[in-house]
Amino acid sequence: MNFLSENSNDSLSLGKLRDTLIRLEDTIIFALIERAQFARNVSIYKPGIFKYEGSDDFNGSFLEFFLGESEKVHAKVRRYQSPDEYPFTGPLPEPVLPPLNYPKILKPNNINVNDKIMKFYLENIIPTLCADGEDQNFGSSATRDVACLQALSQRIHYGKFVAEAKFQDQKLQPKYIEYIKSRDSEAIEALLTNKKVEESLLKRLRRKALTYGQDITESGGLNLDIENTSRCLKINVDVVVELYEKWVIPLTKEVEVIYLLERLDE
Ligand SMILES: O=C(O)C(=O)C[C@]1(C(=O)O)C=C[C@@H](O)C=C1
Repeated sequence: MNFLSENSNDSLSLGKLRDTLIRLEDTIIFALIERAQFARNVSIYKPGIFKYEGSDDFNGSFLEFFLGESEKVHAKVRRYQSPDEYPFTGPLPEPVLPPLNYPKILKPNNINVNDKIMKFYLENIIPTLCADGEDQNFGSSATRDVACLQALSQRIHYGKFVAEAKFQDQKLQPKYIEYIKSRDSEAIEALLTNKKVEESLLKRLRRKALTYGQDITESGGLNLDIENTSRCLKINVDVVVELYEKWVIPLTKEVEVIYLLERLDE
């Protein structure tokens, strides 16, 4: 979403926010396809395997090293001043560019669930997405991991904007205020849940993964028959659908609930 456009007040239309979430599905599927071409390469996730010259006091994993260094450069060009970008590491250097004037859409907050994203990505996604073993493509794998993690983080933290849009719905606001005041997270979650949207999303995601995962030739039609196609796909379609069902949607809702619980704070 372009937060700096003239019509940034439109940014809070729920329809437009959902369009952004739909676009991010493509980003996430392509990032996963990129990572899936390399083996699991567990060495990049374990501390103490590599030495980092000039950073002798660093004793994390190769992925943590790579992510930290990438985020330092990105912080310098003010990536994390954008209201939809959240870093995994810190402390980070100050930007070398002057600040941009972003409209204040969200209530100021420090919500950052990247630790949870990192955990499910490493424990539940990588083992099912990639073939077992090591193929020495450590840098390539870590580069793809960073792309996957950043896309997932952006998608899940979009929950803040979705929550703000829902809170601003005048018909629903009194209910939200009542539940926020009584600290009733379950009632807030039930109020913001839209099962139909979730079901359509999962169906669309399966079709997208099936389509983007095929080798498209100059002739011949696309095959949307999962039974016959899944063996030669670049990605396991079930892994993509499960990723959303078990992790992305629940964590987006968690961000929405935490944001709303803080929504009335001074
Ligand atoms: O689109 C919404 O209304 C959202 O809150 C986003 C989202 C999602 O993560 O995709 C989460 C909760 C809703 O039940 C439906 C979808």
